[in-house]
Parts: sequence; structure tokens; C-alpha cells
Amino acid sequence: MSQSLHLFTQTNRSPNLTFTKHPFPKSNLPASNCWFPVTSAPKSISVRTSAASDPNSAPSSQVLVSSNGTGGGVVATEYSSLSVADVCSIEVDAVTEAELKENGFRSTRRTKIVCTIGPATCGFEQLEALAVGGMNVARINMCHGTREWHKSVIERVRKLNEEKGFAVAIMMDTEGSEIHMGDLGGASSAKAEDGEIWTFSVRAFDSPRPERTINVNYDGFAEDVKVGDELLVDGGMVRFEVIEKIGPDVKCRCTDPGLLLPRANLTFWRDGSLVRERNAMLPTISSKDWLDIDFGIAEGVDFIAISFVKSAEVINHLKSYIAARTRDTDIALIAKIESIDSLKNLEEIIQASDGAMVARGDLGAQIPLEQVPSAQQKIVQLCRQLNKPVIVASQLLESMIEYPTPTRAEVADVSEAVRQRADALMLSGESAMGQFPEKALAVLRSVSVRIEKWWREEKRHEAMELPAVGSTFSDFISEEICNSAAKMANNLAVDALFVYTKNGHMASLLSRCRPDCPIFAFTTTASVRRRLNLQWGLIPFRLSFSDDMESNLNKTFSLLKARGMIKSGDLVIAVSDMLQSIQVMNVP
Ligand SMILES: Nc1ncnc2c1ncn2[C@@H]1O[C@H](COP(=O)(O)OP(=O)(O)O)[C@@H](O)[C@H]1O
Ligand SMILES: C=C(OP(=O)(O)O)C(=O)O
Ligand SMILES: [K+]
Ligand SMILES: [Mg+2]
Repeated sequence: MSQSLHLFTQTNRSPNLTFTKHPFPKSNLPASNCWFPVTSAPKSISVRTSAASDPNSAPSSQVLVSSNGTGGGVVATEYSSLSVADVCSIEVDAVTEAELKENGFRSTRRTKIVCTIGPATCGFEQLEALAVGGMNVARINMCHGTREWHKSVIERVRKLNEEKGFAVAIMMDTEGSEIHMGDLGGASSAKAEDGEIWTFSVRAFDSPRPERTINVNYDGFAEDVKVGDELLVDGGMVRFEVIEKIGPDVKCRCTDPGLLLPRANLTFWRDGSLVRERNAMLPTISSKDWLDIDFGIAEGVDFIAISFVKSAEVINHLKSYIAARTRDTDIALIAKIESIDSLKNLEEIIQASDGAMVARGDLGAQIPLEQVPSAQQKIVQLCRQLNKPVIVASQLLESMIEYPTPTRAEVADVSEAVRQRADALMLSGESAMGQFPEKALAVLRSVSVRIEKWWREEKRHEAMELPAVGSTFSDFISEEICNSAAKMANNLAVDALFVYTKNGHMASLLSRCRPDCPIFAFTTTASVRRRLNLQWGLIPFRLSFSDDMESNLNKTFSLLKARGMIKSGDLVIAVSDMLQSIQVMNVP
């Protein structure tokens, strides 16, 4: 890593600092991209670094400047006691920076991308390629792999963030108490042919697995099913009819042939309806899930996605469990909407959660497929009204698991999710075990950018009512400020909205308005920056700032200008959660 420290001398005394470059004396400054204003060529610089108390922030370093005195040394004095992070850095990744420089504000992608990490993408270089390609959130699915495997993925993503300045968030997805097949004794798949008789059993088998025999993880399976029931693998990819029950074994005839994949989901249907007997009583969070959640807390993941949520109660319960076990870190809970019960209790579940996922894989196995698109639309709209980020997931580019180009239908499906202005799109098998993870990501990226642009050009401002979501008067003020600022931004065609936010709330309120311009969200901690990376239109930066907006703005302008990310004359609207005001200004 190269050490790049740039020293500048103030050449005029306007509040908007203008600096000229100075050769800098030998120093032991840490390797980081530093812009360092001083009034005159300094004689010496040294740095004292101490570890940060918050593991998410950079170690704090004291910059000690000794000026030669000419020019009064005002700025040097002012900054000399600030930390390196304060003076020097604004944290943003190189990809965003290059995108802003090359293509300007308008072309930045607003829709975020979640990539499921699996054997095809778990290496450091592969993860880096995904981050470079625009991955905002890495998802690990606890249905698969060992905790050691997941831990190594988390460590690699962390390393990537630290070394390359990315803010890729980690989402841990629980297994949940779904009924699924066993792991096929190590085989990658098994083919079921039309008319074949297969045995589904709750017995555990010694390996090798007996021919045409599948283990089922749910003990009540043989009791719950009845002769004549239809058994659907992965929501109908393969179908069987139950023909006989013998103790723990259920004999089935294959009626729709296909490939059985390890740990594939199982549902059974009677007279055209999903059977929800005792399996509906299974806990949302299984004993294994609790251990995985403890693992997620210990690893400091940013999001936990809860599979098969049935009610708000389980979310509230988990929230208090997490709150009791973490001090300053906040883990956001994403409710996966993938069961009939979650649709029934949709509003209360979303209200209790920090976000939701339209988990179309299992949802499509629980409700008729033709009902999935309207359910998606409803969930996306409700999330926006309640100001919760929403992810559209599963089979977006399914054919790209095997082929390098998507089908036209898949592109249309992705476009629809972007047009609905979901916060994020998710890749599952495409990135976890497909042959073309980077290509799939590139398709999501290019389709998103194109559809967003089309939407702006067509000025498709839908008149969506955004109801008040807060509970205090101060919340209402924040909401009004954000709604007005977003509207002003559209009417005045400003280049960017700036938001200074400590916990991210004001940033999410602006994102909810889906304005035409990108939203630069400045936040003081790396963890909030990562969390904001899931939300529509937000470009999160980590920056230390104060309660003095004037100084925050000047500092931001100099830092962003110095890196070529904004230029004089750009029109900006700024809001903050410290000072309830809207400021409109041209970058000096
Ligand atoms: N950690 C992992 N280890 C091995 N395979 C994985 C892992 N994560 C995902 N996969 C593979 O990618 C596929 C798609 O991932 P995902 O959609 O998350 O799971 P599922 O298909 O079980 O819902 C899985 O079926 C599995 O084959
Ligand atoms: C995202 C989903 O959940 P999982 O991949 O964990 O089954 C889904 O069912 O669509
Ligand atoms: K899962
Ligand atoms: Mg699922």
C-alpha cells in the first residue's frame, strides 16, 4: 500500500479553504489518503497513534505540526490537535469515487445489490471482484456450510473493507425451521425420473445412502402427510405423489421429474392447498438458529435475516435478546416474507423489523406462483411507507447459474423490481454456486442503472403518500424536512443531497422519498456507514463532523473537491439531524 500524504498551505483566508501543495517533511504518518491544511510549509510533522475505543473506527492519531511561523499558522494551529481521521479522511470506496468522477452524480446506481456468498465466491479475490462490481451487502446463508466457513468469509469481507475502503455489509440469514431434504450423502444432485418410486424418511441413514431414498429433517413428516398428498421439492421443481406410509418411511411416485438438490425445500399439498399441520407449529427460530445468532452477534454482523417469520413477536423477542448482548453495536433485523403467516401479519412484522426481504423462493412454494408478483408489489410499497429497506430476492437471474447471459424474462423481472424502487436486489445461487457470479452482478448493475435513468427521464413521479412514521414531534420535523428537501431537490434539479446523520435515520427518510439526485450520507461510524449501504440512493461516507453545520459543509466541500468528487458550482441541498434546517447552496 502506498503512503500518500498531501500537504497544503492555505493561500487565502476565505472560509472555504483553498490549499496549495507543499512538499512535506519526513514523517511517520500512517498510510492513508490525507489532505492536510496548514498555513505555511511545516518544518516537521509527527503522528502519535493510539488504538480506537470503537473497533469500527480508525485508530485515532494526533497530528503534531510544527510550522515555520510564516503566514500566521492559524489553520495549522486549529487542526494540529485533531486526529488524522478528523483532518484527513473521508471514507468512501474507490469504485464509488471513480464512478462519481467519471460519470457524474446522475449515473450512480441507486438500487443496491446483495450477493449470497458460496463456494463460487468465497475467496478473497472473488469477494474483491464482487465488491468492485458493486456488491453492497454480502449474504451468508446458515442453511449451508459450517460456522468456520462463514467465519472465514466474514473475515475476508472485513479485510476487504479495511484494506480497500469498501463498506460491504454482512447479512447473516438463518436456516429457520423449514422442512427440507438431507444433504444427499455428499452427491451434488440426484435425478428423479417420471414414475419412479422414492422413499422419503425421517430415519438417519448410514452412508452410502440407499438408492432412491431421501432423508427428511422434520420428525413429524411421516405423521403429517397422507396418502394422496402431493409432495413439492423446491416449490414444484420436482413433484411426487404419496402412495404409501410404512412407519417412518413415506413411499412416493415421481409425477414431475427433475433434479433433486441437497437440502432442497419440501412442501406438501392436499386438495390444492398447502398442508400446514404440526409443521406450522415449528418455532421460527430453531435451537440451531439461536446458536447461529450467537455466532452472528459475536462476529458483529450488520444484518440478521430471519427466515419464515410468522409474527412481530419473534422479531421483538430477538431484538431484546440482541440488545442485551451487544453494547454499542446495532444489528438490524430483516424479516423474510416467505410464508402464508408472514403475509397475514405483514404490517405488524414490517413495523417491528428494520427491513424486509421478499423471499420469493419459499414464498412461491407456499402460495400459488401467480400470486407472487402482487405480493411483491404490496411488500415493496408497504416497506417504503413504513420507511424500512426492502430486498427483492430469489431467481432474479436463475438461468445465469449455468449460462453467461440472462433470459429476456429475467431482465424484465429485474426491471420490474427496480421500477418498483425496491431498495435492493439479491443474487442467490447465481453468486453462491453459479458459473458466472460477476456477470450476473454486472447484469443487475446495468439493468438497474438503465431503468433508473429511464424512470427519471420519463419523470415518473408517482404520487405516493408517505405517511408519518415517527412518534415524537421532533420525528415529524425530521420527516417534513426530508420530504421537503427531496421535493426541492427534484424541483431545483440539484446535483446531490447531503445528509449529516449520526444514526442514519435522516438518511433513510431522504432515501424513502426516492429523489432524482443521489444522497451523500455522511456518518461518523463505520457500522452505520455499512448499514446505510442497503438503502436506495444512499452513497454512504464515513466522516467525523461536529454540530456546527457551517464547518461541516466547508470541511466536506474541501475534502470532496480535493478528491475530484464534486466541483465548484455544483448545487447541493444539505440537511442534518443535529440542526433541523435545509440549506441550499452552490459548492464554492
Ligand atoms: N455456504 C454455502 N456452502 C455451500 N453451498 C452454498 C452455500 N451457500 C449457498 N450455497 C449454494 O447456493 C444455492 C443457492 O443459495 P441460497 O438461495 O442462499 O440457498 P437455498 O437454495 O437453500 O435457499 C444453495 O442451494 C447451495 O447449493
Ligand atoms: C431468500 C430465500 O430464502 P432462502 O434462500 O434462505 O431459502 C427465499 O426463500 O427466497
Ligand atoms: K436461509
Ligand atoms: Mg427461503
